[in-house]
Amino acid sequence: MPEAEGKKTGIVVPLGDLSVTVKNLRVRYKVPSTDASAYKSRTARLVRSLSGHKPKVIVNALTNVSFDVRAGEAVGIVGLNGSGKSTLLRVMAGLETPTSGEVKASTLPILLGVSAALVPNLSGIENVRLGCLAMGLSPEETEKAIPEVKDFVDIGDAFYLPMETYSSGMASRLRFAIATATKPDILLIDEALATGDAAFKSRSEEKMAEIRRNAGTMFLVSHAAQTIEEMCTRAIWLHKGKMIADGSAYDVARSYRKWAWDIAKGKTEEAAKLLQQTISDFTLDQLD
Ligand SMILES: Nc1ncnc2c1ncn2[C@@H]1O[C@H](COP(=O)(O)OP(=O)(O)OP(=O)(O)O)[C@@H](O)[C@H]1O
Repeated sequence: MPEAEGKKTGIVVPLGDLSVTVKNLRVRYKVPSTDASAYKSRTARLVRSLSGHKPKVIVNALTNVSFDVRAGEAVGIVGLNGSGKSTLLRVMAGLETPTSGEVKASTLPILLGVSAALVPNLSGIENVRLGCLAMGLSPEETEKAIPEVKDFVDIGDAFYLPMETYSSGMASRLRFAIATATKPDILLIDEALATGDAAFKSRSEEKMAEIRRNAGTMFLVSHAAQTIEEMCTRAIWLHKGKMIADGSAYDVARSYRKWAWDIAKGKTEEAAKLLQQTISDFTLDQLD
């Protein structure tokens, strides 16, 4: 698997009233490509076709991303597929090393993602135990947390069955319950609510509100602009790895939804205008 280039940053430091600060973050990957035109010369292309060697190309996943977040903020992150949203969360959780720039957080951010590592042949309750221990709870705290997690997951006897028998919605309930069992101060959520049903969605929204009431900070990646509008106070729009908007969740989500809608409907000129306007408003804000 291709690796991001760069050095590991120390993440947890005292930050006063900030809970996360991200400065000039850059992540780029070197990946093998099967696109022959990635080789500049004809000779190189010929050698490649004879040797089967693949050229490496650079993918800029994040470029110069900077922002500060205060305790109690709920920050939505929007952007098309491949715009850098998951990369940003992984770097903030300390799971990936940036090429340059830094992330600092007042406590270790906990990442809740659709692909969070659960062990398929262990039961729900065993995964909860493992997850809680991995996130730093003591064995006693873990046992104490289990009844609340079981109630929250609300999947009946399936809690004692192997995870590999779970539907994607059931697995997503379990992941959410594990990540919130430790009552993290900083919770990063990557599209994890997408597979839950309406009843679970409303319970998880209540749980996130509780985290924020306790001055916790939340980041939520979602393609649904409405979810961002309903659940966040602020939103960041990433486009091709660059930040192009940072403002109230209402304003950013509305612009993003309109732009995505224009693109889907083939209104390319209107979409380009809106994008240009968004970028120039953001650039002016940065200069203030
Ligand atoms: N491990 C990796 N190796 C190489 N390239 C990667 C890797 N992870 C991500 N990328 C590339 O970085 C860019 C950003 O990817 P990322 O997953 O952060 O986007 P995203 O906005 O979360 O997308 P989606 O909405 O589809 O989940 C993409 O071009 C992707 O191909």
